[in-house]
Amino acid sequence: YHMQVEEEDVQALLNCGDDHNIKDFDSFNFCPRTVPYRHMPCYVLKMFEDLNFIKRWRIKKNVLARFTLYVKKGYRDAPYHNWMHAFSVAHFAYLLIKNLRLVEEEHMTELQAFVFLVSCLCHDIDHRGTNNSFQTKCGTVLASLYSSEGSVMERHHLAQSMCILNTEGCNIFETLKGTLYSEALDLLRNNILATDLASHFRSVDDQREITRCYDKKNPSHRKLLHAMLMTCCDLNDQTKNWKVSKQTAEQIYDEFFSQGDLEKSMGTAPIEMMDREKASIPDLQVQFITNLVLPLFTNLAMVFPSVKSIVQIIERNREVWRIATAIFQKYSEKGMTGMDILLNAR
Ligand SMILES: Cc1nc2ccc(C(=O)N[C@]34C[C@H]5C[C@H](C[C@H](C5)C3)C4)cc2n2c(-c3ccccc3Cl)nnc12
Ligand SMILES: [Mg+2]
Ligand SMILES: [Zn+2]
Repeated sequence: YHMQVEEEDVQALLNCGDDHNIKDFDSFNFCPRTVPYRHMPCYVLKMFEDLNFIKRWRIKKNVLARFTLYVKKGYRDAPYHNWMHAFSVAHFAYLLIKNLRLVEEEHMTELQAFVFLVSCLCHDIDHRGTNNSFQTKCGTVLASLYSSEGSVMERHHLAQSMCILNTEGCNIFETLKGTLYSEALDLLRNNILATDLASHFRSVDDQREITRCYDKKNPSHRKLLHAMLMTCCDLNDQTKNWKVSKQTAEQIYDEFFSQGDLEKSMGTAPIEMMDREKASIPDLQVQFITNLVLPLFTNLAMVFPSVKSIVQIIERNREVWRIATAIFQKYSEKGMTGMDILLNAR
């Protein structure tokens, strides 16, 4: 098994030129999922260019192009955890670095910002559309490899990322000398492992603690903030308009319900969130936004006041899900889903 990227694809990507200049690409209102699928690799290069990473780290463009195509190829065609998700997560990291001025305000070193963007691109490589509990419950190969340390999928995404960095002509960290190289790999590891929501939940109390009186010189504050930023990028769909939020929910529950079906076929009962007979998507969305998304972005807004406008968008989306819940309950006995009615009404 070895995934190949054709050299002519690398050349085509190198010549993708800048005839794509989407307006507002660097605004929080921009939805990366509106970028045409075939142009996404070109926009990855554009983000590295725009953040001046290519010059600063003397990255060879053909290496960055080949790396990007291998990462894209490393993603499977899952309903949600696919290349488009990776691209949208990386785009949000680009927005944070640029709009929150993370390097200028000394929240990140230039190296941490560079690895932050790379980590987002790679953070879900080779995801199979099933979560950590499924790996352990069903004793998959990945569980046998990583379940003793936890974060099974995230350790696999990291291993796949290292494989690509070790592939001929793909090592975008090759120009990092001495300790910078090992520091980059440590950052990549911490960032990808931070995207396990279970570890996010474990550190929520500490996150609330540090964001009350944030000290950007304190290494443990910085490490926690970087972990929060990885989770914010992973949840970036919740910061966009209602249509994106609804489309994302459909993709995620498509994956969750397929996992639930798989678990039922293996004789185990799935949790309610993954059982298509029991789950109410609007209810679960309101809970997810209330218990995870809003607290996270509210804490972030304590450190970056400009994030308050994003918190308002998330709150507005939650209101729409609340209305959907009411309609969903009213019409669900008629076999019509409330969300379709809601969208027709809007
Ligand atoms: C909209 C939306 N809803 C989501 C609802 C639920 C969960 C979820 O994994 N819940 C938990 C709930 C407890 C404690 C842990 C471990 C398990 C048991 C499962 C987490 C994720 C959701 N999610 C994500 C997302 C973010 C990071 C990784 C994977 C995913 Cl899918 N991105 N968007 C969404
Ligand atoms: Mg993940
Ligand atoms: Zn993800």
